[in-house]
Amino acid sequence: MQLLTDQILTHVIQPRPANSYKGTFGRVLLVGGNQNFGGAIIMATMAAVHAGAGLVTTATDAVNLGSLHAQVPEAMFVNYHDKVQLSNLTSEADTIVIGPGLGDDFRSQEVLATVFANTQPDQTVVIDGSAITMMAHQKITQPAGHLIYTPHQMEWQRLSGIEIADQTTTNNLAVQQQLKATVVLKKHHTEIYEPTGQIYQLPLGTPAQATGGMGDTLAGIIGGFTAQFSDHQAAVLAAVYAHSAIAEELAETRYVVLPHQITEALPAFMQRYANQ
Ligand SMILES: NC(=O)C1=CN([C@@H]2O[C@H](COP(=O)(O)OP(=O)(O)OC[C@H]3O[C@@H](n4cnc5c(N)ncnc54)[C@H](OP(=O)(O)O)[C@@H]3O)[C@@H](O)[C@H]2O)[C@@H](O)CC1
Ligand SMILES: Nc1ncnc2c1ncn2[C@@H]1O[C@H](COP(=O)(O)OP(=O)(O)O)[C@@H](O)[C@H]1O
Ligand SMILES: [Mg+2]
Repeated sequence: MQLLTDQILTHVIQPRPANSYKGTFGRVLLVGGNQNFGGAIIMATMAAVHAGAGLVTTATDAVNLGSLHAQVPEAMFVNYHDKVQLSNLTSEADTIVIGPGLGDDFRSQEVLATVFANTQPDQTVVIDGSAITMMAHQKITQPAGHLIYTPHQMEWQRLSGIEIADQTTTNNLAVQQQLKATVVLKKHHTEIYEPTGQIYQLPLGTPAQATGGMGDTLAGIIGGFTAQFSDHQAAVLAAVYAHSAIAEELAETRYVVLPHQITEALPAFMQRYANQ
């Protein structure tokens, strides 16, 4: 197991080429936010936009449209119950983030099925929150794409069948290798299992982060980083590192760090590493 350092940031975050446009930095589609959990997909969307994704679209319940655009007008919107539009947008994205606040009722299951039927082998698919829970409970087959699961420990228990107390690196690696996916196992000192079998550990993170929406925000940052940086595996590691490094900096003067505060600090934090 290898400890992550801030070298991952200098490796991944580069100055932007002058001759570029929004298409250079990738298209992200975020899918989630039912009638109760709109905040989750809004936080993920804000994170993807601030992380630098070129074009961001949010597929969510129509009830969330006003709040979404009030918080993040840079994002486009689609009603995720419109199967034709959702199918088309899914196949056109570079990175899809599915799960924050999606819920697990039959309508959420329909949305998941539409997205999973349309992902492409060359896309990055970040599977978070409710999407992991539904896959585990409904025994849903994995979609096409480079898959990145971002479970907390209970979501990993549901997906892997490994009880939290038994989530050792050896046990986790065995299941993750069968999934042939990247697994970001979120906890104090998050572990990242790569398809190669390499395991990384984040030496950062603070209990000031223990607040709802913190993982939704990480999913959005991973979405923004994988869409714009060509080394996708390194981009995941850099996203995980940046999320908690910013939280630790904010926690020096704050008892609690809110997810949107990390998001707001992200562009300035990235700029510090872009020219190193
Ligand atoms: N503002 C919004 O819209 C927000 C919307 N959200 C959305 O809600 C959806 C459901 O996600 P979820 O994580 O809240 O619920 P779920 O998957 O049932 O897991 C909780 C269960 O697992 C247990 N548990 C054990 N270990 C744990 C661990 N390390 N970390 C966490 N839990 C742990 C825990 O045990 P307990 O605390 O009860 O002892 C409890 O029994 C999802 O789509 C998410 O995106 C949230 O992001 C909040 C903000
Ligand atoms: N005590 C802690 N130390 C370090 N990181 C934490 C701590 N508590 C929570 N986090 C981080 O906060 C995030 C929580 O993710 P998750 O449970 O999915 O949140 P949500 O679904 O509410 O957005 C993870 O990145 C986790 O590592
Ligand atoms: Mg979560």
